[in-house]
Amino acid sequence: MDLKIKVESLNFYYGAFQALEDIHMNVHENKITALIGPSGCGKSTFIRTLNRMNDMIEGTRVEGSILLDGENILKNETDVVDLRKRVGMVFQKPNPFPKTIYENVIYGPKRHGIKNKSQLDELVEKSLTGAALWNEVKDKLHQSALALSGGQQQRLCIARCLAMEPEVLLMDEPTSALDPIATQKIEELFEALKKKYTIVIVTHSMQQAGRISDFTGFFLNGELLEYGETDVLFTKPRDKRTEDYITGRFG
Ligand SMILES: Nc1ncnc2c1ncn2[C@@H]1O[C@H](COP(=O)(O)OP(=O)(O)OP(=O)(O)O)[C@@H](O)[C@H]1O
Repeated sequence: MDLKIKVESLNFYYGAFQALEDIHMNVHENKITALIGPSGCGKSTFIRTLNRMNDMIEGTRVEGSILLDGENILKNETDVVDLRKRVGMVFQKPNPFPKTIYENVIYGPKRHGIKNKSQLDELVEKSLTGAALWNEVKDKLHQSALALSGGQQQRLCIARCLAMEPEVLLMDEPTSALDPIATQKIEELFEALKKKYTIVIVTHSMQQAGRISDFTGFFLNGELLEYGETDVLFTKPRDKRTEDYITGRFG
């Protein structure tokens, strides 16, 4: 199994508050890694370190290293625009731009200098197909993205990410605002996406983590308490606290 991301001795602070403590994690290529744990334990903070999204928050500080294909992305010289192109992110609430479906998909590539119409058309079809949305929207590409259902909007946000041709997809609770049917569609999509991408997903649903992920990390109070293959973590957790959490006996 190839390693895509190697996190070593990662500490993260919001001002004086330490939100992540000595995290070590190997993220495997073309696998789905789920992050679970109670509210406020640092899952979002952690996933946001992987494409340096926390840089935008004033007063934060990070220590340790995060190797992406062996290169430490935390070093000063990292081009964060390029990093975020390689490591894309989908958020909890679908957040399409108030533009057409077509324009949503080409927004990033256009900003990165792709101007050729046929190239953009091709990218739109490829990205929407990749996000399992093409058939539903191919006849209304120039209508507002805001007219789509929540589930379609979220798949559009995934397509917008795919249009940047990323290597890693970070998803922070991507289905928590969706109904069960839309959630199922996105879960089915993950299976296809992992053939091409490495996926890290934060989820509050243990069932979802169990269904879709290859590896699971259990966070508690800013620490990665347990990490390993999903099947093992869910059936033979090493730590009593992991067991309590996954069996719903926590707290
Ligand atoms: N911008 C911020 N400034 C200060 N503290 C923050 C900030 N964002 C998060 N925190 C704190 O860091 C800790 C971890 O928060 P984080 O959002 O990473 O947890 P989480 O596990 O993703 O929670 P949830 O499941 O509720 O989304 C919490 O104590 C939170 O209050």
